[in-house]
Amino acid sequence: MSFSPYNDYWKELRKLCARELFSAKQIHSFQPIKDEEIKKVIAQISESASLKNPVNLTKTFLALTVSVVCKAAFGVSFEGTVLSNDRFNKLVRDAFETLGSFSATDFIPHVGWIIDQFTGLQKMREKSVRDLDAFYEQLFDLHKEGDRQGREDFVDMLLRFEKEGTVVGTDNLTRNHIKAILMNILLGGIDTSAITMTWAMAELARNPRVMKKLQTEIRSQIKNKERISFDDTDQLKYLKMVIKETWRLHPPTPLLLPREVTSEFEIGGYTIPVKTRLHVNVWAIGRDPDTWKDPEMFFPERFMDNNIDAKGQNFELLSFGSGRRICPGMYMGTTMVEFGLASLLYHFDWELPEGMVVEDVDMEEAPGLTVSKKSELLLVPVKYLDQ
Ligand code: HEM
Repeated sequence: MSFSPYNDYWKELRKLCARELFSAKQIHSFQPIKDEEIKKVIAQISESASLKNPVNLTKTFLALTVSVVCKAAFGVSFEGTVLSNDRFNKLVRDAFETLGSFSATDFIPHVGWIIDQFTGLQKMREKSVRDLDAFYEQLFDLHKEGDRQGREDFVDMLLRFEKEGTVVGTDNLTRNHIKAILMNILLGGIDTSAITMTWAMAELARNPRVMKKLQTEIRSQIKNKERISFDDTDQLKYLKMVIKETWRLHPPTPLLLPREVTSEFEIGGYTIPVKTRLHVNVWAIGRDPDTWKDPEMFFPERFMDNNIDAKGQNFELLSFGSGRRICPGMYMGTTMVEFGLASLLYHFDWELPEGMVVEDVDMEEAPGLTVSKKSELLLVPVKYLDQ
């Protein structure tokens, strides 16, 4: 994937987004959106439970994160518009497939573009960018002055900055910059949380002991409360371990974002020249037997007696990356995943579809910039009656 240099302009933009979208205060203010969206999800799952029908959790988690991120970040709901959830999901999927796939242009100077033309990648990318552009334009139309009431959302704010000629770093904020910011949020924010929740549920389905222990923790914390709050999820220590263990084995972005070497250095006897493109293999680090005991085993208790977390300081667990490009949506993503999993595990027990045994849960990965579970996860919900 082509990437832009990380200059002062982007540094300032990151700061702006961190303040206006990713701060703990902002994220807590999105809680009513999450409550509303999870309510709909639970109602849908309850219906499946009463019919003993399996639920497609891959789709459920994606729809949940699409709704929450779009309402929180873009201030719009896509239901009932031309950008209905299904079309929107396809848009994001296509963008990931084409923008995240191997590009000869990036690796073979001067002639790589010919290969990309030949394989059709260039055409697919152009289509993806056109579709995304149409989406942003529609988003701007929905934000036209006077059309909307209520508080200023993130898109309103960016459009206001553009209009006021606000300078970020050294340049004015332009419409193209706004589109780039929205693209980052769209591609960085939606898939990653949904992928984490899907892998977590797949691992729980394969590990009934862990599922039971986790549900006992969640149910004794939530009891009969109508809503699951931040304070509740904050108390769920075992849930946090389950999520870390999921990220260790299934980091949603296994090679992080590419880096470019700015000054020559040596590592393991190799000299790495300037301008080399580097990928950090977080997936391999998470399964390294020199670091982790029984690395292939899903065992959340391994995090019980240590302070390893995924905030970029412990290099054994780099699911959000590290350094200057570390994921700015880390808190938003973590709270989303905690809330989604706690809600579904509180309200329902989960069984394998008839005829399936634990060994049948397919854990094959789909290749891409983000790595999701290849086959969709189907589990049968059973309503938890003690509520
Ligand atoms: C479980 C959830 C998430 C995971 C595992 C995750 C993971 C990552 C990773 C690994 C990177 C690259 C970091 C690096 O190379 O050092 C990244 C970047 C990024 N993430 Fe996340 N992310 C998550 C949620 C979110 C959310 C909710 C948002 C926003 C709504 C978001 C927005 C971004 C953006 C904008 C970048 C690019 C930052 C830059 O270019 O400097 N992420 N994320």
